[in-house]
Amino acid sequence: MLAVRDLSFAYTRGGEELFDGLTHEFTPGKVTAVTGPSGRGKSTLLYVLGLMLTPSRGEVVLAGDPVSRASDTVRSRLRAAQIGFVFQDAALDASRIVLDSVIEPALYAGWSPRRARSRGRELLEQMGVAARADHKPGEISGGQAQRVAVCRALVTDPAVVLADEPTGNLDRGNAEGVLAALTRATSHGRDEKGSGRTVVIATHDPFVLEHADEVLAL
Ligand SMILES: Nc1ncnc2c1ncn2[C@@H]1O[C@H](COP(=O)(O)OP(=O)(O)OP(=O)(O)O)[C@@H](O)[C@H]1O
Repeated sequence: MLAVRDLSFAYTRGGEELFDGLTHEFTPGKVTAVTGPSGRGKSTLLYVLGLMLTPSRGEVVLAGDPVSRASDTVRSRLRAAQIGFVFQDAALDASRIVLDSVIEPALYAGWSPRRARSRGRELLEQMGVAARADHKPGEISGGQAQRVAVCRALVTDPAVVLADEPTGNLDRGNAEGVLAALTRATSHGRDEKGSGRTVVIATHDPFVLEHADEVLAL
């Protein structure tokens, strides 16, 4: 379970406060789209949920525990074990081949290279980009790069996936592919109580808003 309680965030002390004491529970097994006007803090909320930024007030609650103010080490560990992140514009490392970018979070989480590579290739296959596994990001299309970024976010089977404008700059066909992969991912680990993975997408894209299970408007 992922939730925020009484959340506010400011980039500078005394600076503009975002979120205004937001309390919200993100439903496991559902895609939640976070929307709102430019500058309202969609990307920032994802970074706070991803434990990369610390709120000025309130808390992020992950699996029942308040985690925003845990030590750097604990937050890094939680991120590696439980959170996958799709950065805006894919943000793949230009110097590495696609497969190496995809498996990096798994290696960081302590998987053996062999297991990580096998899982990475399986995901690239599912996303229709296996043929590009040994190419660098400069040699693949924008739509392929976004699919690769989704593979990277899913590689460790995290309980939570956060995606920042994952369909920005994509044509409809590629946007559909990326959204379908994120939607499919919600069913992962679903038990008899129907929980599943929590997926949160920051987006302006009307197509994503239309197809999300839930919408959180900032
Ligand atoms: N690193 C930073 N330092 C200071 N202020 C920042 C920083 N990053 C973002 N901001 C400010 O915080 C506010 C929220 O930015 P954010 O990128 O989260 O908004 P957004 O809703 O995702 O916007 P957009 O839809 O344009 O991507 C904006 O006013 C922005 O200028």
